[in-house]
Amino acid sequence: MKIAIIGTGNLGSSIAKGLIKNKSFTSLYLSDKNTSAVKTFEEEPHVTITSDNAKAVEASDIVLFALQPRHIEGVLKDVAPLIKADHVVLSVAAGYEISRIESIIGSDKNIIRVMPNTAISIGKSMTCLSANDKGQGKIELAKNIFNQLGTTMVIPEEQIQAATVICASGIAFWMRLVRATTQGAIQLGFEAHEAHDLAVQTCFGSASLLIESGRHPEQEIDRVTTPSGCTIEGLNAMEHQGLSSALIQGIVSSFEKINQIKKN
Ligand SMILES: NC(=O)C1=CN([C@@H]2O[C@H](COP(=O)(O)OP(=O)(O)OC[C@H]3O[C@@H](n4cnc5c(N)ncnc54)[C@H](OP(=O)(O)O)[C@@H]3O)[C@@H](O)[C@H]2O)C=CC1
Ligand SMILES: O=C(O)[C@@H]1CCC=N1
Repeated sequence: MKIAIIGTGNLGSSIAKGLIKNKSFTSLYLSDKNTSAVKTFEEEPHVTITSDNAKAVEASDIVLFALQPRHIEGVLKDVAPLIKADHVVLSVAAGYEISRIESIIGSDKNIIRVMPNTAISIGKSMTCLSANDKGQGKIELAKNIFNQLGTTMVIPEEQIQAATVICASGIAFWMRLVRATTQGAIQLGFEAHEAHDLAVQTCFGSASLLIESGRHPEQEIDRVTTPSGCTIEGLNAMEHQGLSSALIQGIVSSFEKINQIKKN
């Protein structure tokens, strides 16, 4: 596969890391105005670092646009004449609908919205996918790429906005929970690095329990909360402070912010 990533910032460079780790390409072009984030990859076999988006598009079959929503339109317009019917165009831009991409490059092109997260750099992304009509024939190709970098779910485009919040922004939400646990551990007397290690491994164990057991979180909670014990005391104190409600409100606020991004 000949892949180009246009925009190698936070997410583009994370995807590049994941692809390079998996060696899942015959050619990988990494294009950015400022290529400093991917300089480390320039010695990698079959990887080309460039600031020439057109060159990256012409040399590739699969073009992934990892640009901010405010930048993607200009770049799409610049390279539109170079995008052929056989190209697979992938976009990760939050709030930037397929219809807007089609209005620039045409609805006769293979277009797939991809919503991964930064865990893609270590092959642990939850990636949601949604294609236009023409792109339906390439959804298995996209699944094959991103299933090597985590797990995938094909959803209607109407749900990509929610997936952005749960899966992409979700990394930051879970990191904040880990940080808060670390702060609590420090307050209870652990050194910062010890607190971090305790919080991270417990978080990893919790997620692994759910993935491997298939059980519901509350089933796992019931296995921890000894009657009149410390766990239920802590959980109820958190809920009295609005823990679950605060998380849900944050998720909804993040979703609503994308509506504003869409208008830009
Ligand atoms: N970060 C995340 O976890 C996720 C991000 N997304 C989406 O991915 C997209 C990128 O986000 P993120 O990686 O965080 O943003 P970044 O700003 O970190 O990366 C975007 C990159 O695009 C570069 N760029 C800007 N204009 C051009 C151009 N004309 N040609 C080539 N490169 C250009 C930027 O360079 P410069 O800095 O010089 O402007 C920057 O390096 C966004 O649309 C976001 O909504 C989706 C899921 C998760
Ligand atoms: O915060 C953002 O807007 C982007 C989309 C999801 C993660 N980062």
